[in-house]
Amino acid sequence: MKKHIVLLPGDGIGPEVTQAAKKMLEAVAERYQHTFTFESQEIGGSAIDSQGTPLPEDTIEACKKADAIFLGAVGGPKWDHLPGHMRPEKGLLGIRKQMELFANLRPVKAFQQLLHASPLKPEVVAGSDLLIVRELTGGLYFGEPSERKNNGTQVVDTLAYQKHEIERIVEKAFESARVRRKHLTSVDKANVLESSRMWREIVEEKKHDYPEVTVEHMLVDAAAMKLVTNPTAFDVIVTENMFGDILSDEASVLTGSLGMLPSASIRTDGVGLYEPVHGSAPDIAGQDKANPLAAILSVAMMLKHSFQMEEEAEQVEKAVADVLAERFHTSDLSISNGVKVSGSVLAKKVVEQLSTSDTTENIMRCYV
Ligand SMILES: NC(=O)c1ccc[n+]([C@@H]2O[C@H](COP(=O)([O-])OP(=O)(O)OC[C@H]3O[C@@H](n4cnc5c(N)ncnc54)[C@H](O)[C@@H]3O)[C@@H](O)[C@H]2O)c1
Ligand SMILES: CC(C)[C@H](C(=O)O)[C@@H](O)C(=O)O
Repeated sequence: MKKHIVLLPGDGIGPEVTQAAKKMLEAVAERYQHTFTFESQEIGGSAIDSQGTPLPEDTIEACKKADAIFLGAVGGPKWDHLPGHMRPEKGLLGIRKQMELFANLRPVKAFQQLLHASPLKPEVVAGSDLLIVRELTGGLYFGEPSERKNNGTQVVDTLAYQKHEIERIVEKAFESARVRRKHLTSVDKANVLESSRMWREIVEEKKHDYPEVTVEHMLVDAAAMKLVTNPTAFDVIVTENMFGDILSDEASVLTGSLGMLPSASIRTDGVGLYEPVHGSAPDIAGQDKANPLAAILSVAMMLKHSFQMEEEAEQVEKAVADVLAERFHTSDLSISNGVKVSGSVLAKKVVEQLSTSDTTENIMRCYV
């Protein structure tokens, strides 16, 4: 199969993890006789530095023509003084919006090998396997007005949703729940926010189309608590943009590190942008310490969701599990008697594992 992939390395550790993702895609292409072509484009702070904008037109055009997009990370202290519309993060928000990538899938699975890497008790983490379906192109991050007023004495951000925007993400979440363990938790703040009350009504309407899925509503504050005290109670979580942003970083604790969490930002036709959940990690950028596994697992999501390459995706996940089973890890993960290596060495080991592994082994043993 021929596929054209646009790479958006971005800032901080973004280029380091994008390099790992590219090497994995090249290894998949070689092993399975696909032809993947690559094109790099600028986004975020690096684009501000070279082109004066966080989202250049060339980047948008290239992304619109691509079969899939991979993004490393954007942002960093160098650009923190810039006004809101000029910040690196605007580049990421902008490309998600331009491409209408309204559904952000964030799977949170605890690898067996990392049960003790989480600061939570192993018996709490064991069996965690949930999917956060985050609305990605509406809500507070896009609402207008968003400004300071009255000589800087007042500030306003706007949380706005069109009904169809809530309907499509809720449908996506039901579809996901239907092929998983058939339980959907809709997370909101309906005791306070009008937008949440409308969200809840739409979930109640839609549930009649999915009678096999059980539905519960949970307030976001309670959900934050339950995620770390009883994570196995969740299957699919659907929630609005900002709640999903915050809850997914929290949920990464179950996996041992934020550097383990992949994501897919997609729309209904399968076009997608694949991005690790973590940011540009300025504290470790340029030191070859970045955990590449979130990026590599995001490649697995690209293979599955945009290219329908199920076997290839499973083998990438298996290669990650096998390398963790050999106790190799980066410094963000703590594994007893582990072998701490740099980000590039860990990526190389996973790529080699993919290239040489026995594809007939059952991959379901990978996860807790
Ligand atoms: N998708 C994105 O591009 C994205 C996501 C989140 C934050 N950001 C941006 O990143 C910048 C830094 O934000 P932050 O520090 O709050 O969040 P962050 O995710 O960059 O880092 C949080 C902590 O996790 C660690 N970490 C993150 N990824 C890691 C990895 N792969 N391996 C090992 N450790 C890892 C970091 O070292 C840091 O201690 C900000 O400018 C923010 O806006 C971008
Ligand atoms: C950098 C920022 C715009 C982004 C978001 O909030 O969506 C990030 O936090 C994420 O989770 O991908």
